[in-house]
Amino acid sequence: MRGLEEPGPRPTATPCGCVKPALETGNLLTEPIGYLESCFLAKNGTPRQPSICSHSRARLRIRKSIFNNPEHSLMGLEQFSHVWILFVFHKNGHLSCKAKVQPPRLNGAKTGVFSTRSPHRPNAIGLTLAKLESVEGGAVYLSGIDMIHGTPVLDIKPYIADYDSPQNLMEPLADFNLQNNKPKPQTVSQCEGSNDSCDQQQLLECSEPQHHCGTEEEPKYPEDRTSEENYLKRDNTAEGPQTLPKHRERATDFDLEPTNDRSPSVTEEQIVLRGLENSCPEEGTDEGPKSEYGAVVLQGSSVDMQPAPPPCRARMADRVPCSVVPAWVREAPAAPLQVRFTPHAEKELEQLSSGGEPGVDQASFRYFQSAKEARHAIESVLSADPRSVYRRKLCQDRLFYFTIDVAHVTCWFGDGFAEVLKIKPVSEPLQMTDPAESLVSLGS
Ligand SMILES: C[S@@+](CC[C@H](N)C(=O)[O-])C[C@H]1O[C@@H](n2cnc3c(N)ncnc32)[C@H](O)[C@@H]1O
Repeated sequence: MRGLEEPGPRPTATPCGCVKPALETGNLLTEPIGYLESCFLAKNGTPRQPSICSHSRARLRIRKSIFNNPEHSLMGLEQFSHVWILFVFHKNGHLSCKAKVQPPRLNGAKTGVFSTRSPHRPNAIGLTLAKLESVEGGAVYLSGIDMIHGTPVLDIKPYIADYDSPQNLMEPLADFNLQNNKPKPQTVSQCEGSNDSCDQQQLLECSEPQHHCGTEEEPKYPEDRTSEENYLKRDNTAEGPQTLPKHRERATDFDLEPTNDRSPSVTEEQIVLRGLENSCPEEGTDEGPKSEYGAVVLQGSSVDMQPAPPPCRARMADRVPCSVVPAWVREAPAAPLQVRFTPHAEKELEQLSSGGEPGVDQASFRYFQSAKEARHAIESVLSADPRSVYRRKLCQDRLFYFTIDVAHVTCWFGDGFAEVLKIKPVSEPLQMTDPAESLVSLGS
């Protein structure tokens, strides 16, 4: 390929040297469809992936400057259980030009930015799969999010397992089995386990193949919807609307797991399919992997190593409806932390949920419905250890602060645990207005 000109039209430059926005060159001038109202006020303490905290909530109102009738643009969306949210990492500080990054899961080791979900990427665009709680007028209500308050949202797309999850691409497998004269594998039900079984797993591992579960996605009942006054507080979350599919696939359900003798210095990626006699056939043979469905874990990955293509990745991708991820994605740098609250913090949380005054039966949370739900969200955030690798290694003894809904949480980390010391109301109420209209900057 070297020596060939890059395809595509040349970007046109303005006299000042800036590149003119133009669809054909891909130089888009984006206009957010809305600004997210999120229970996470700042980056600190915001989950690294949406699956970490299923109780996290947000609302996105489509701006009238995009569509005169925002509700028209959301027509039909209520029939989906999950949506992709494309957004701008607007609090990155600057655009990043680093080709290698250090994702927390690699504990300081580097890998190519495009092999990660790092916020620091050339176009600072994020992609989150969120649960769609409801559509109300020109607004969508989401849960299971990892975006901060004020995040500019560029687009919403429905999550369609049939298109978006390799597990659901049935055709190639059928071909493969025809060629090999093998019976079509059973469609294993992956319906065991609760929604929460996905917590702290990458969403890559958690698709919702409706036909596997025999659960068609159904529109939510209109009566589930809340009024504007009820705002984001909804009584579904873990218990959720009964109409939505609750079950997810997990790689481990497929009896696939990495071996223990993994080392980052492994130079050859191995595909480990436990229980399969011949996980990776010789090149040139017609013998395919005997896996049914599931994710394949590649050992070794490409962390600061010469890229070594897995011996049969292409063939597997062609033939087996599975996804392939390097082992480091699945391996947390540390085990989930135990989370505890001091009696003082427990009391403060109760007070906060009752409007600050003991005995007053009115929740003061904007996003959570009860102290229990807020507590669950705090536990999920802390259990996944939200500290940066730097903080974890060098500032172990420092207090850690984060804000969730209207709670400002102070905690510290010990060996294998996090302890919540204080929970105070946030001093400034969350701005709920469109920053473009109010010219108020949101978030931190
Ligand atoms: C690792 S990114 C993953 C986001 C998305 N799921 C993705 O894969 O593109 C999530 C982290 O981005 C940070 N973040 C969230 N919203 C942000 C924003 N608007 N600007 C900058 N950073 C943000 C938070 O620290 C959060 O923990």
